[in-house]
Order: sequence, then C-alpha cells, then structure tokens
Amino acid sequence: MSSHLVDECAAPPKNCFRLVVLGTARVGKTAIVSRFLFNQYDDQYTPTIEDFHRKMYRIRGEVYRLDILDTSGVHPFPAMRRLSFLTGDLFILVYSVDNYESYMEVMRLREQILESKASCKTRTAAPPMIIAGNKADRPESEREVLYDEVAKWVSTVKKCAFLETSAKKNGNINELFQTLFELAKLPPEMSPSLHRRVSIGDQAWEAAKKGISFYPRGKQDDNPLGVVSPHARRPSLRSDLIEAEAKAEQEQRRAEKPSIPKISSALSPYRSQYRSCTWMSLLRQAFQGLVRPAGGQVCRLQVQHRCYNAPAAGHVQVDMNSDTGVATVRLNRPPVNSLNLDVLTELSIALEKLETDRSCRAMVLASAVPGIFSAGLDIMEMYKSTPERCVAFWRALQDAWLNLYGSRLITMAAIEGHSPAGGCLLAMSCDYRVMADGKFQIGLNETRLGIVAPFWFTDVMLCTIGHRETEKALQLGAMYSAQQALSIGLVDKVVPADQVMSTVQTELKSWLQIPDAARVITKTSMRKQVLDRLSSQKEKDAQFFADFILRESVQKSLGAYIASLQKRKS
Ligand SMILES: CCCCCCCCCCC/C=C/C(=O)SCCNC(=O)CCNC(=O)[C@H](O)C(C)(C)COP(=O)(O)OP(=O)(O)OC[C@H]1O[C@@H](n2cnc3c(N)ncnc32)[C@H](O)[C@@H]1OP(=O)(O)O
Repeated sequence: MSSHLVDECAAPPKNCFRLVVLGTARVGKTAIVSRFLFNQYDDQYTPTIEDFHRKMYRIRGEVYRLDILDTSGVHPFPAMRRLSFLTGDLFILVYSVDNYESYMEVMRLREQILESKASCKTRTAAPPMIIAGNKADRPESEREVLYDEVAKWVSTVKKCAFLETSAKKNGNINELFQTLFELAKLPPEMSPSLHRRVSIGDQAWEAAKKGISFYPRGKQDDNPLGVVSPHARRPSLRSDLIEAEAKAEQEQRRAEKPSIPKISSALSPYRSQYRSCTWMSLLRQAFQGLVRPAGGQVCRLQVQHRCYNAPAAGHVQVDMNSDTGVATVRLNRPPVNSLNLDVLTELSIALEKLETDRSCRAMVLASAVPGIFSAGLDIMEMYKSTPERCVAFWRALQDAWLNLYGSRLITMAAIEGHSPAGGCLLAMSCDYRVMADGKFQIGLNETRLGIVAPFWFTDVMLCTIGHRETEKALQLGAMYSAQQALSIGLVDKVVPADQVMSTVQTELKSWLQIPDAARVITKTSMRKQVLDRLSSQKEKDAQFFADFILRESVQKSLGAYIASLQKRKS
C-alpha cells in the first residue's frame, strides 16, 4: 500500500467503523456531526431524514474508515432505524439540556440498541456509546436536564460516557469524539484535534484513489491525516448486512476462537425448510440469530465471501421512473411471492427509500411472478417456528404494512394474479386496485387456515368494503373472483390480464393531477386512526401473534392446511 494513499477501498475490514448518531428532533445531531467533520455550524434547522458521511484516515501507516450515520429525530421509518442499531459499531446519543423528553428518549434508545444487538446473537457485547447533553450554552433558566442526574445514570451503565456539549460554541465537541474513540479503543488520532484535516477537491480525491500521491513530489508526511470523502453515499442494505456480518464474525472469532463449520453444510437443512431462499437470505437470517444451523452453532463467515458474489436476493425489485415520478415495486419470490421475514424487510426498506425520495410521487405495487400477486404470509414462517422468530417476523410485517398504508405516495395495486390473505392486505392498503379478470381470487381467507385475521387486517377491510361485507368475508374466509371483488368494492377496476398495468398508468394520470400536499393531508386524516391503533401497541401485538400462532391447536390447523395445499397439487 502506498503510504500516501487514502483510498476508501484501502481500509481493511478491521479498520472500518460505523458511528451512528441518534436522538430526538432538534437536539443538534447534525450540528455535532458538522462540527466534527467540517468545523462548521449552521443556525438554520433542516430536519434530517438520514445523512451519511465518510471520513478516511491515514494513521501510523494504516488506513481507517469512519462512516457516520446521522439519523432522523422523528422516526417514521422503523426498519431503517433498526438497521442503524444493528450496523452501528459506536453510538452518540444526543439530547438537549433544555428538553427533558429528549433525555428520556436517549435512555430508551440505549435500551433499544442493546435489545437489537442482543437479538443478533452473534453480537452480545454492549457497543461503546457516549451521551451528549447538547445546547449546554443555553441559559440556566431554560435547563430541564441536570448534569448530575445524567452523570449518575451513566455511571451505572457499561461502556458508556457522558459529556455536555455545545455544537454552536464548539464546546466539548473534540472531547466528545475523543472520549468515544478511547472507549471504543480506536486510534486517538481520529479525534479532530489529533490529525491534520485534508481538504481535498474531487480531482485530488480521484488521484488519490488511483494511487497517485496528493502530496507535493518528494515530500514525506507521516503525520496522521483525515479526509472527508466528497462522494460518500449510503451503502445499500445488502452491503450493510455484509459488513455487519463480517464484523460479527470478527468479534466472535476474537471472543472464542471456535472451530469454523462449513456454512454450506451447516445451513443445508434449512434449504428445504425455506424453499427458494437464497444463500444471502439464509445468511441474513443466521446473522439475525433466527436460523440456527446444524449443531446449534452460529454460522461463520468464512464462506460468506463466496455467497456475497452470488446474484443479489432481489425479492423486491424497484424501478423508478424519474420522468414521471412513478416507481414500480415488484414482489419477486417465486413460486408464489409468499411473504417471509426477508421479503418483508426488503419491502419495508424499499418503501422507506421511496418515501424519502423527493422525486417520487407514486408507487405501483405489482408482482414479477406471473399469475400471482402474493400468496400472503409465508406459512412456513408460522409453522413450527420459535417465539423469537415469530416476533421478528411479525414486526417486519407490521413495519411493511405501516410503511405502505401510511405512505405519502399515491399507491396503486396492479393485481395480475391470486391475492389471498396477506396479499389481499397489501392490495387493500393501496389507494387504488386494478385486478385481472379470469380465474384469480382475492380475499382474507385466514379462518380457512384455522387462524384469525388480526385487528389491523380487519380495520383495513372495514375501511374498504364496509362492516356487513367484512363480517361475512372474514367469518367465511371468503375468496372472491375479480368480478365479485368489484361488486363489493374490494377492487376498483377489473380488466383483462394484459391491460392491468396500462389501466393503472391511465388511472394514475388523474391522481397525479391533484396537488400532493392536499391529497396527502386528506389521506393521512382518513388513515390516521387505523395506523395509530397498531402503532400504539406494536409490541403487544407481536407478542400476541407469537403466543397465538404457537398454540398447539393452531399449529395443528396450519399443518393440516399445508398438507392440503400439497395434496391439491399432487
Ligand atoms: C383473536 C385474534 C388473534 C389474532 C392473532 C394473529 C393470528 C395470525 C394471523 C396470521 C395472518 C395470516 C395471513 C396470511 O397471509 S396466511 C397465508 C394464507 N395464504 C394462503 O392460504 C395461500 C395458499 N396458497 C394457495 O392458495 C395457492 O398456492 C395459490 C392460489 C396462491 C397459488 O396456486 P398455484 O397452484 O399457483 O401454486 P401451488 O398451490 O402449487 O403453490 C406452489 C408452492 O407454494 C407453496 N405455497 C403456496 N402458498 C404458500 C404460502 N402462503 N406460504 C408458503 N408456501 C406457500 C405451496 O405449498 C407449493 O409448495 P410445493 O411446491 O412445495 O408443494
């Protein structure tokens, strides 16, 4: 390695770290990051959705990479948030000294991070964290959080430090990072005052990446230096997971130095259980601690590098048309687009990304699998599962649904095939539904499986077809043809299969003519009550699902239903 090369790719995994900055809105998270990276302060407040920065260092001949995720204070995107907990190596939790609620949020955040890390069974240790009591420059009369109270709390928690800061006055910002880096055993030179900041233009950066020195010819400089990457882009979910898994592996190796079972043979038993799962998704589940390979050992990463080179899982394909502002999201999990943990997580994140994409105004939900919209929830996720996996699965479903039903976008379902149960829920959660005429069926058929549609499925159906029809439909587990669905208002239009997409596009034209703000306010006011009902009891609902679905009698019904599906086929 050239000693002068500070290249994003040159940092070995052991030298790559992700710092996640969390806290409620308006506590100064972005201001702290901006001070650290650019020594700048901007008095204007612009809410952050999620900003990503990258700083590269050359310290004592080694290259280090620090990624900084500056998160949103309001968190309408739970999947993105959970991912930030999982992928963070070190954390800054920010509250404002003039806002007690923001301090309480910091305490909650710490718990949530620990919970997330614990649920990923390969990583159990508490990550290094620092609590920043920002806006310490505020007059004492405005103070709501006492220094001593926080100091007392922090003294009782592991791997955690505390400082009051002022991003505005540049008070304790250097110390904040220095303390955190010490806690995380990172090189102290990463602190702002202990390295030379290199301002680098795009051309120089490109030169550096090609290995050309950006120092004047012949001049040696072995002092630590740091450079903010001008091209930092948030890595994809896939890269996030790969990196987090690599780290988990590293940590575990350091912790116990076990023998490394071959992942291919260790995971083989799950190939049949999770039909059409890709290696990537199995790895992801293993990483989440939800799939235990043979012998109960946690999967190792040794062969994961090979798996990562395999084609992307791609259970959710997004095609964004930037001319029209319309995105098409296609479910792609043959043979029947059943919704497992993996698909739901990918769907949630795809929806969150579109939600934050200002150029996107509408979304068409469709299928990449001919003859199927979605067969609903993957029954194998509910059959002979574990309480932990059930809860994780249900949370993923809740998040995907909250994102879809609560979306600011115009959402249209192009139903070009069967759409039972969870598939029907997805379709009903859109603003408009066009269904293919013919043999395909749609409906909430849960009772036929010996299970019960949860209250939020029922709420959505009530809003769509009214009380009387819902009561009949749910008790009977009724599946409707497209024409029947049209007659009760379950779908809005029925057309020949080859005209579904073009009909959606035509219908979209009139929706796109309505000013977004007025439409979004109207949509929100119509849907808020239903959304709030689930949002206020997500954990209770997830626990209730796990308890219900794992009952012996329910498992028996599911077993019989699976057998009937297989029999019907043969
Ligand atoms: C007091 C209140 C308490 C509330 C607590 C909560 C309770 C729990 C609530 C849970 C809510 C559940 C929602 C759901 O979505 S459950 C899923 C319901 N889905 C179905 O019933 C669909 C079943 N499938 C079909 O009817 C057909 O497959 C379909 C019409 C969709 C397509 O038919 P086709 O002939 O094209 O395909 P096959 O039937 O041959 O299927 C191909 C293979 O796929 C398997 N399959 C099908 N559906 C599913 C599924 N949903 N999950 C997993 N696997 C599925 C099928 O068995 C075939 O497999 P093999 O090839 O191995 O035979």
